[in-house]
Amino acid sequence: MNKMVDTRNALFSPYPGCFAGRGQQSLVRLNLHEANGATFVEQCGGPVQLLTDATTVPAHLQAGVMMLGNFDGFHRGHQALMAAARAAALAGGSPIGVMSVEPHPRQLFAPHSTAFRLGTPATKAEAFGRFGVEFMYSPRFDHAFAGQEPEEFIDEILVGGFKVSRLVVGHNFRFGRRRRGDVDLLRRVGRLRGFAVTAVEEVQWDDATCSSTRVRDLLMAGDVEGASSLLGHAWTVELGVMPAAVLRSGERIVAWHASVLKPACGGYDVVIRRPNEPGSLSQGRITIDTSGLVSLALESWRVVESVQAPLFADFIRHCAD
Ligand SMILES: Cc1cc2nc3c(=O)[nH]c(=O)nc-3n(C[C@H](O)[C@H](O)[C@H](O)COP(=O)(O)O)c2cc1C
Ligand SMILES: Nc1ncnc2c1ncn2[C@@H]1O[C@H](COP(=O)(O)OP(=O)(O)O)[C@@H](O)[C@H]1O
Repeated sequence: MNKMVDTRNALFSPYPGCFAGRGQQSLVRLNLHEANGATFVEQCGGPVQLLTDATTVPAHLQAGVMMLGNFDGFHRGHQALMAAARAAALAGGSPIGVMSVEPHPRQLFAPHSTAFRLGTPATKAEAFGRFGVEFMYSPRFDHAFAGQEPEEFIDEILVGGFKVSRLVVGHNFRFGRRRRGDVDLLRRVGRLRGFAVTAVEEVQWDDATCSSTRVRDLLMAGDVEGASSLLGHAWTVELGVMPAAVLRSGERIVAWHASVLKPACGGYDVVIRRPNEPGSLSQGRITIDTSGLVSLALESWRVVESVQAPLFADFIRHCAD
């Protein structure tokens, strides 16, 4: 059964605990936000409804256009899917949704890999909302989910639960047991079950395929501006500030989500803001030392101290000094 959870005060995740997603549903209120140093293709803004249970999909979110994938980082390739979904949804007057499993599949299949994620559920939801997504289906990604036959996933979740009118995927999207599901299979089943499929051609940027892996490589090299360019927006990280953890320099230690990638060591100019709200609270500098400790220096702590929710940091540039 889907329940309502206010995500605005959640630390790192709309889910209570690390991921206790099954059976919860939340509403994330999102507003327009000016990205710093980079422009979004489209900024729509709007509430994003989070669903974790496909058996109780509200009627107004059924018969929608759904994008499938993980969408870590929401880079320009992902945004091309969004553009195709919006065009189809406008033509049919349907809601736009996205399936983005949690945790990221790599966390299930390679649990000991170093932190690699670009986003958390809250930063993903914010990005989706800016681009006009109305609902985010985030089922718990476990072995039972990953091992579903493609037809079973389509019949039970996409058709039975969401009654989708159209799916939007990348041309090489694969899913289901032994990764047998692909665009051809989606189209074949779609003809029988009454949904359409849009397969988006590969999107490139600077003569190479846009991918989350490429964004990660740029961040690990400290190239924040390159990452922003590939993303089409600033890289946003969800932070927890620990008020008691003050360093001698006046900086405060910040909690960094364990699964989120740390960029190259050094200092980064950031803009600190509330999740899902326009405008900055303060300019700041995040430093990542060689031991991985993350600290934050701010122009003004006063405005930040009153914020109960976690903070979002938009990464602007790697500082030379
Ligand atoms: C709907 C759905 C989406 C999936 N998405 C991904 C994904 O984004 N990345 C990934 O590595 N595996 C994903 N998987 C899991 C793989 O398709 C596959 O099921 C998994 O690698 C297990 O493969 P095996 O049967 O060969 O062990 C997804 C599975 C399903 C059912
Ligand atoms: N460069 C791209 N061009 C077109 N579609 C893409 C691109 N990158 C990813 N996609 C599509 O976006 C969806 C989410 O992809 P995902 O696997 O989360 O991306 P990534 O590999 O970048 O982490 C999938 O349907 C995928 O096929």
